[in-house]
Amino acid sequence: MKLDLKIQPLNSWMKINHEPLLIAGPCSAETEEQLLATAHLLAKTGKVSVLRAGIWKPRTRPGEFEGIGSIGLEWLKRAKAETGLPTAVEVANAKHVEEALNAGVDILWIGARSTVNPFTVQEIADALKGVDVPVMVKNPVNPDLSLWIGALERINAAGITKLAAIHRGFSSFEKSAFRNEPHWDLAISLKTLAPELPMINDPSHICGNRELIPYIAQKALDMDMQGLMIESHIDPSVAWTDAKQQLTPSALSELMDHLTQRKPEVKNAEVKDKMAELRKEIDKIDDQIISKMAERMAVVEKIGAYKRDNNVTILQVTRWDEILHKRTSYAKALKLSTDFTEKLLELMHHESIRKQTEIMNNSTVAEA
Ligand SMILES: C=C(O[C@@H]1C=C(C(=O)O)C=C[C@H]1O)C(=O)O
Repeated sequence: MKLDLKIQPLNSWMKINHEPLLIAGPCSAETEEQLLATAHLLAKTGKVSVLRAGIWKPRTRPGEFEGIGSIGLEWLKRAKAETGLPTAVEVANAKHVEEALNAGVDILWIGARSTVNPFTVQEIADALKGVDVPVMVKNPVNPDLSLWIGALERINAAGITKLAAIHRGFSSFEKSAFRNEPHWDLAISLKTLAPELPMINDPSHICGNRELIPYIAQKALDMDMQGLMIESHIDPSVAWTDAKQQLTPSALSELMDHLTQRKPEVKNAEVKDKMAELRKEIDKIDDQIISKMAERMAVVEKIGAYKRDNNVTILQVTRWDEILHKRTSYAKALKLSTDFTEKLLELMHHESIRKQTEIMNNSTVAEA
């Protein structure tokens, strides 16, 4: 099922100066000098299409720098006038929306800590009614696709059709190399449900450190995302927020030079033919997998009926353990990853148990 969003194509409302689309700027506007100097260097690279800056910063704990506030909007106005770059800021309530719009900010975005709260998103949506401004919605802090979709729907229902999603990664209890787990599966699900919705990747917040940014930025482009939002500061070592993940404008420019932009559509006829041939092979194998799965489930149904008629439990841990071991070592020998095999088997086991539960609860005696 597809989402029912009314969306204008990205290139109808965003002037893209250089491919891929790059939204860049400091995590926080700190001083007028810092913002203007960064903006000028970014504009000079010729690779930036939008200048971003945090004006109001949602911080985890009190006592940290919470953003420069409204005065920063004046600096942004000046940066825009001097560089010609449109501007983008995060808004977290109706007052932010009003102030940002009054200051002529071109694009608003909703942060992860706001997307998580439908009350906040609705307050922002209500403040946007009757306004024609592009809005980008970051994924919620926690890996919950429905919250992300819900926020996009609320903003869209307020009449905002210049809409985009921002993939900035998700909090996790697990120790990880990333500040926020990418969970590409969730971003891919959203792209599948709303193919017309532009998606921007935010490697800065996924990585939390400069070193990982090139890997995530390239992966985002390979996942057919429409652009990147990357934090850039004239001198990251003295940044008031997110010092470890910001890049200097020249490091950012170099990063962009090293990214490979790939297109989803294939133009070369020979490549197209070869891909069609391989896809035919994949189609055939997929049909075989599905029909084998159906065969397996038919046997599972028979076992289920025997268990019901002979009072045997559905779950058989020893048998399942044996299957897990045998299949994963066989799969490993065939160069399949253990993680993939375990997930596949787990899914199959759940379905097998669901089928047998259905049969267990059905009083009809099994056919011989
Ligand atoms: C099919 C059975 O029931 C359950 C499902 C299994 C399966 O799908 O292979 C294995 C063990 C049981 O937990 C069985 O007991 O063999």
